[in-house]
Amino acid sequence: MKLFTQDLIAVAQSPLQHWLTTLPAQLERWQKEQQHGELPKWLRSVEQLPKLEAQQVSLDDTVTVHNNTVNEGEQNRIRGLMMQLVPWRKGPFNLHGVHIDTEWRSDFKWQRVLPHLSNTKGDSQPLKGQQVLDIGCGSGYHLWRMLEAGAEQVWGVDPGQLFMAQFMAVRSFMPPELQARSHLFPLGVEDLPELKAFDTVFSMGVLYHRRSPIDFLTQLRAQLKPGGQLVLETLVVEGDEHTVLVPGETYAKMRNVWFIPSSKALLHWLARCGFKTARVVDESLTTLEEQRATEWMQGQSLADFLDPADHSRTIEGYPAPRRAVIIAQA
Ligand SMILES: Nc1ncnc2c1ncn2[C@@H]1O[C@H](C[S@+](CC[C@H]([NH3+])C(=O)[O-])CC(=O)[O-])[C@@H](O)[C@H]1O
Repeated sequence: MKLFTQDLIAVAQSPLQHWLTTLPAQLERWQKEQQHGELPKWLRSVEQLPKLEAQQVSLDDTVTVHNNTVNEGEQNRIRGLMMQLVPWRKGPFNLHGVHIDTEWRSDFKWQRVLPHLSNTKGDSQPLKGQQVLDIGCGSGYHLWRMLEAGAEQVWGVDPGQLFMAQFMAVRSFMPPELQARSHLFPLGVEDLPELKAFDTVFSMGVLYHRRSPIDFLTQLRAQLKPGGQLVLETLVVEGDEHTVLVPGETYAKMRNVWFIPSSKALLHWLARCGFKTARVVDESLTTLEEQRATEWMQGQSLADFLDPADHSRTIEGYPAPRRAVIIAQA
């Protein structure tokens, strides 16, 4: 439990205190029964990272921490230990001069989302003072961007334990004030009780992994305060409100893809789940600049998932990945 002690104290001091009725027991069970065999190794890499004061911090497109006295030996050590945590999918980060060029330029997604947050268009801090939840947060890249956008506390949940180790590695470089405001628990959306406590809930890139999208949307709504804001990002296809693609065994070589609705169908589902004023704020095709193999993710990436002769199709012949951002009120 030591792993989460500070985070649980933060829960106790936040408007999310009622989470403590389930969370500590869940984390304890997780630690006894569900730990990944490699997790101790990953966490050892995190512990061995040099402790350098964060003199400059920028939670901008490349999330950056810097200390003017860092030397080459320390940089090599950071690079080597961060390489123990590959594949790095969501970023980019620059940690004391070590640039982690992740598979995804997650900043592209944030640029599609940020201008549309809350009703205060043009406000550089649209999440000011908010309690923000990011369901399926991966390495936590967007959690840092949410802090930049003014969030008081950011809470990520993601069952991926390598991603949790990556988050802990990045957080270890942050100044204490930011460490105390950023949290990630190794849970799935299905592990969350109905907290009804967050001002904004993000869930980006998760809906198509869920077998039951209506249950998923209901679970998202149950996390929001009345009137709270949902930011949903997911794969979509072109079509009317009755269009939904349920692919065969794989979609773009991913095995766990279930429902890819049209944006119109998704708006309909959201209305059926009790969301108000749902609107599509962006719809774009994923480009080869946004998702590609790098030194930090040397496996296959989007270029390998598309039909080599026709990039408007996946290798299976489905429409190529197109993603929508939808904002709705609980
Ligand atoms: N049951 C679950 N509950 C919560 N998360 C889950 C679950 N199952 C899988 N995940 C997590 O959802 C994330 C999806 S990735 C989007 C990352 C980021 N949001 C992004 O928008 O860049 C997109 C993709 O891999 O296709 C992964 O980190 C999973 O571990």
